[in-house]
Amino acid sequence: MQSLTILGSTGSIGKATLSVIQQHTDKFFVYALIAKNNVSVMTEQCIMVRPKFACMICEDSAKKLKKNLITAGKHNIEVLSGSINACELAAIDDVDMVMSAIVGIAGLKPTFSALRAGKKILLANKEILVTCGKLFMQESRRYHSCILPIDSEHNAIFQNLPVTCQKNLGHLSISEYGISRIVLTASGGIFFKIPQEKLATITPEQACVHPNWSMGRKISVDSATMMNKGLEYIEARHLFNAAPHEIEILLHPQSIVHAMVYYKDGNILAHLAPPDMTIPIAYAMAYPNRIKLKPSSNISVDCFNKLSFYQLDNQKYPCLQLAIDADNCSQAATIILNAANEVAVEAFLNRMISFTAIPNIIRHVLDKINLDDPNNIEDVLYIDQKAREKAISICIE
Ligand SMILES: NC(=O)C1=CN([C@@H]2O[C@H](COP(=O)(O)OP(=O)(O)OC[C@H]3O[C@@H](n4cnc5c(N)ncnc54)[C@H](OP(=O)(O)O)[C@@H]3O)[C@@H](O)[C@H]2O)C=CC1
Ligand SMILES: CC(=O)[C@@H](O)[C@H](O)COP(=O)(O)O
Ligand SMILES: [Mn+2]
Repeated sequence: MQSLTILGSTGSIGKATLSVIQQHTDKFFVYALIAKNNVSVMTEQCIMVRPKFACMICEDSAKKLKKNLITAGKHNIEVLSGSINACELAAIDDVDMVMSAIVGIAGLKPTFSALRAGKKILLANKEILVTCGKLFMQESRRYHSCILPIDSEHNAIFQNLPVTCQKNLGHLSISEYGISRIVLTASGGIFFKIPQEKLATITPEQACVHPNWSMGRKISVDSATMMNKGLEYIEARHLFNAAPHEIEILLHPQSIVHAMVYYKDGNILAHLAPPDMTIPIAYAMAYPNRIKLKPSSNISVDCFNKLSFYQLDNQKYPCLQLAIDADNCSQAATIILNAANEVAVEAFLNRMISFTAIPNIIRHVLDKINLDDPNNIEDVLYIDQKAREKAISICIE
């Protein structure tokens, strides 16, 4: 039996992880669930999977949860609060695997805590690699922690890598293992369907509906602006130790082919699966074995016939280009990009700014803040804070 801590259990990835666990209770069990303040979902999850610990970042939410669990007769689930406890539950000896599915840079500290305890990390959170990919990959080697990518495209690439590259993720040259390039597919988000001139009036409700995936609000907006693909480009650079010329992005509106790996001998290994996150999650949890999953949907022959691919014009997608430029510039720039994006997306979701203001705010913050690259997590959080302050001041102007 393998035990898990789920960071961000009440979110989209957290729920998908619990669904995989529920299908394999003979193989996996939940040790700890962690979320911020969604007491009702956390209460349901605690009743369903009976973890040893449940931790809410917000203290008031923890009190409410405790009350709910006592009412439900679940006296033996220990309820904790705060981020220090979350970090401890990610590193505790009794835990084998940690699902990193807190959204945004808030996931950084507990995930590093798990990494430094040498856990198997199921890495859904992409903002960690965007803000401190180099540090994260260095520490994974130092603490012998195994990283399994959960992001669908990166999980797909991982599945098509030579085993030696999988076992030394991010530390070998993919070129020396016969790979010429890796291809990330992009659905195209809202840009694909809505004419440029209508983008300014897009509402949060429209932006949060993804054509193929059901996801949390922040990543749904990122996908609509194509910042998601920019973050995924940076994520791939670190995870696979890939040079800029070794990564290509291809538009593929159906989200069935998640990635392709081009080998120098002419072989191209593509990965296909229905757009359902339980699939990469189950793969990563069972790795190097494979487990059975209830099919969410099938890919029909008709569906195969309708797969389409288009070259991408980066200039058309300002957020994607900003991410690539920031990555070319420095690690500090990618921290600033990420912080400004998190603030701008939140402001858009709260109807404070328009959809098309998002890239302008990020560009402005990148232009105004110039800081040295970080040497440690504290530096990363300092740069993040400075960029956040600037972005907030622009959003409330
Ligand atoms: N959804 C998807 O299909 C995919 C997601 N990812 C990545 O996975 C991560 C999670 O995404 P998703 O599940 O969609 O996000 P959701 O918004 O659905 O869930 C976010 C989770 O994080 C928790 N959380 C938010 N802020 C904090 C905080 N400060 N401290 C602790 N917990 C916090 C939330 O708790 P609460 O509910 O209590 O607020 C919730 O459990 C993101 O980084 C995303 O980019 C990657 C690929 C696909
Ligand atoms: C499920 C997943 O991995 C998302 O990151 C997805 O990739 C979003 O798709 P697009 O960003 O291509 O719209
Ligand atoms: Mn993805």
